[in-house]
Amino acid sequence: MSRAHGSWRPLLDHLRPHRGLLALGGALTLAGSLAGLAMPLLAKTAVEAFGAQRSPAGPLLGLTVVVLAAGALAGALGRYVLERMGEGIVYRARRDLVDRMLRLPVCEVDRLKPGDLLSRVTSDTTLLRAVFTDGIVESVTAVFMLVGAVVMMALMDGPLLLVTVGVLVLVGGLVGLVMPRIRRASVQAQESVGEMGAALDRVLQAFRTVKAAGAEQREIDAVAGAARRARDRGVAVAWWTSVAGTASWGAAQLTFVAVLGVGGARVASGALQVSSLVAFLLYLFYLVAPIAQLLQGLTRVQGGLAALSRIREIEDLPAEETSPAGPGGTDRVQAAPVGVRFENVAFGYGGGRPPAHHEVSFAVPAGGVTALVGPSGAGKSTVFALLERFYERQGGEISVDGRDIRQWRPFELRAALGYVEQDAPVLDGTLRQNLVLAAPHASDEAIGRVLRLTRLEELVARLPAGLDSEVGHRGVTLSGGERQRVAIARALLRRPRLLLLDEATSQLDAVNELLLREVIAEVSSETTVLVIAHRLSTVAGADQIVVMEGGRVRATGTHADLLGTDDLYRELAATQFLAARPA
Ligand SMILES: Nc1ncnc2c1ncn2[C@@H]1O[C@H](COP(=O)(O)OP(=O)(O)OP(=O)(O)O)[C@@H](O)[C@H]1O
Repeated sequence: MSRAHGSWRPLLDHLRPHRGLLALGGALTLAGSLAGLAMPLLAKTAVEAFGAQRSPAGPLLGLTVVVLAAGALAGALGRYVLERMGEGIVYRARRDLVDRMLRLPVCEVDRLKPGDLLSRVTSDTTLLRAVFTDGIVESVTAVFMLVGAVVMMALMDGPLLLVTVGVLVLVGGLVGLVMPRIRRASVQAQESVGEMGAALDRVLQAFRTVKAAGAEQREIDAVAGAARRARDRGVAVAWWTSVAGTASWGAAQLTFVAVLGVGGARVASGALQVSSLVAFLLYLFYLVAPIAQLLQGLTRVQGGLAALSRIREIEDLPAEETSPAGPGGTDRVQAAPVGVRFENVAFGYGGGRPPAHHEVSFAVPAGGVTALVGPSGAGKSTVFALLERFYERQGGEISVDGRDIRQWRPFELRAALGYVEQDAPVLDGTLRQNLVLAAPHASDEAIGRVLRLTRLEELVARLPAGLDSEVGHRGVTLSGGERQRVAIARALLRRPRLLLLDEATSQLDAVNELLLREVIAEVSSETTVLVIAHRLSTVAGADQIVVMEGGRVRATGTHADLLGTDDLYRELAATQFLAARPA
């Protein structure tokens, strides 16, 4: 689980930028609470006055009212300042967490579940606020109240104080025992909330499939199971909190009885005045509230520390260097196409899986179209993942434009490459927002050019609001072929020196297939195209074909060469590729 257990340092890190507000809010809250301590003093004076058969002095009453009113005002202001600080802490934690998440390397994010990540940004950061507003401040105020009450009690009567302190020590020991249990249960509760997010995300990502499979009830049960675990851990927190609360309340009542007994005897023997005993008992009552407040504050801190440990797990992951000035403009002059070379590249995804690449060697010349073909699982997409440096090769050499890939800074490398994934993700938003994702400052001419290149002009003309039409979540309003061409247009807008195109495996209709072939042919005149080809029509037009199987390169050549020399290729060609058998 987490290394933050028992460590307060991360909390202090979050607090540091807000220490001015914390000091102000803390001081105001404290002033508000301490003003309450004036009440028993007033009671003492009043009882003494009654004893002397006179009424308490008016000025004293007036002063007490003023002190209490000022205290109430200070308390309210303090609360506001602290809540404000809490919001500031949550904002900063969320911003930093999102910043870190988006800079994580792909290999890290592949391990994590999006729903769980989401719950860390939303739910865990919210718990963090409670640590500072209710947790730390309430605890510190409670400690001051406790100390204040104890000092006042010491002034009243030493022996009675001893009785009280004895009980306080007992309560302290008990709280010390219970807190780690509350922390553990809080961590588990937050983990379950994360699991719930992950389970829900799983369903929402494949909503149609879940519906079509009639699997709604099973998925509901899975999400509800995680919710149930969160509830159970929450109940455990409530149990331990109420154990501590009840025990400390009982201890306070016991002390009250003991003080009444011992104090009564001391009053009878003349060692103590009745007024002092009354004030002492009132202070004793004052102790109950801060003890409960301290308990609640410490419980909040436990929950916050649990949340913080989950936030730190992400913050501790390595971050990638991203482009300092964001994605570059796109009206930049087209840089020359680049070539790529793989030499004896070895790579495995780890986790006990067999290597995905064994001594993979091939060269892609600058310009033109090179097609990667091979059965499913042959390692074709892995070539792209290594070229984009989503993962690092483990052996051999990869060079881009004659330079070792490790000498390229990742953002520099990615700026030179255009990457179109197989399922051509289209993001929620307008068509224009999707196109300019990698090139936010693209001019209308540049957008028009890629629309023409990718044969999307007709689509744009058909859409109700043209480029500013919403494409829906994951681009549901577009067809598969349109999504693919939007993804290609997006990649081209950045004027890549090498276009990595993972062709859709889904069947495209004849028109879309023809369009795609035309697009690839035209694009290859201005950049290198490396395409993972799943259809014969794409392969037939390629300048070079690399045949992969089982993580190795089997053969390289043109369509005509390979038909004559490679059995696997001939077999793939005979089945038009789409029905390729697994590796
Ligand atoms: N992120 C990943 N984590 C673990 N293993 C992976 C990952 N991606 C791919 N693999 C495994 O690596 C091997 C090569 O996969 P790769 O995606 O490169 O094949 P492919 O030739 O592109 O297949 P397809 O044509 O079906 O997309 C496969 O055995 C696959 O299961």
